[in-house]
Amino acid sequence: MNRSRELTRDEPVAGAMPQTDGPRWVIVNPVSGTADHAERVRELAGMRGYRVEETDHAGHAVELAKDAAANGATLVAVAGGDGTLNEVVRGLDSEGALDRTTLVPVPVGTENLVATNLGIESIEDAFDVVETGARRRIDLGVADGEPFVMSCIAGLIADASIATSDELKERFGSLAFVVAGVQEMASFDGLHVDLTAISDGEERSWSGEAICVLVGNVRRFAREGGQADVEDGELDVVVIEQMPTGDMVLEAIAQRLFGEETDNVYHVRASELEIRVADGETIEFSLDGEPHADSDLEIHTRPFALRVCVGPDYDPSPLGS
Ligand SMILES: Nc1ncnc2c1ncn2[C@@H]1O[C@H](COP(=O)(O)OP(=O)(O)OP(=O)(O)O)[C@@H](O)[C@H]1O
Repeated sequence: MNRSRELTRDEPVAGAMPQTDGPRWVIVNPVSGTADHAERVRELAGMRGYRVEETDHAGHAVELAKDAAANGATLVAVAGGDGTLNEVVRGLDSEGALDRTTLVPVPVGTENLVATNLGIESIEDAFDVVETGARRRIDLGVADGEPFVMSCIAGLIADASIATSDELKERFGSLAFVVAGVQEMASFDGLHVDLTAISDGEERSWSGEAICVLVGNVRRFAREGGQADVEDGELDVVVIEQMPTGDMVLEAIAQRLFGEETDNVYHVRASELEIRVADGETIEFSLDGEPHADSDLEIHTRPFALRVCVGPDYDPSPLGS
């Protein structure tokens, strides 16, 4: 693990932000969410002088983002969900363009966790905050060299889009998919995990059988969930230990995630994280909801690597830090 990496606060995180007066693009995924937003996005974008590009296949937003970078776009709106935003970030990053591009997520996907956590609630909101809202620089997560904005989830519930019932959503909010994933665990053997986390130069280790490891950048998994501090150079890491299966498990996990009890749930903050599994095992993980697999996983933050527009409810220090 590279322990020499340091936070680079190379400019103020708020205040005057450079060049969004260059070309503005909006990249639209027409099939995100309920797939009924493209016309409205085109309408608002047309009124405000954006160049509109639509994806026509999975992965296309990566290519469109590269085109935006090549054409000198200084502002890119992303009309999609978290998966489309991830593709755009990958495309801009591969062109070395993150530092000269400001992003605004236009929430037309299913979950829109990044947009929601940045205080952007609707299509109209997104276009408005470009004109009137604040700009911030937020952290980017990197797992196995690939960027993630929202989260990296390893283990049983790597498929973060797992179907969740309305009842679960009502009871457990944004963590409903965790609980739904746990319902599948009767057929899951768990992973033997050796985890090393570094925070403020201090190293912490955890070893054992785990159901999953949840790593949040803009979202928090422990306690009541919600928006994480996304300007602190750190990730919010929760390991859910393997537990006996049975009806009690759902309740137990919910209580341990939301409540004060910490048995079977290990929580740590980290700027660097290494997850190793037993020889021959593979870790399945998702980055912003998109599936990946590898024999081990190295994760770190790139502090303040993303420039974003934020809504009035965005809180730079949600934990009072
Ligand atoms: N034209 C297209 N046809 C089919 N799939 C597409 C197209 N354009 C993009 N995609 C794929 O759609 C997938 C889902 O997109 P996205 O994440 O934006 O929406 P979502 O899943 O509804 O929202 P969220 O991630 O917020 O839950 C992405 O993996 C993307 O590659």
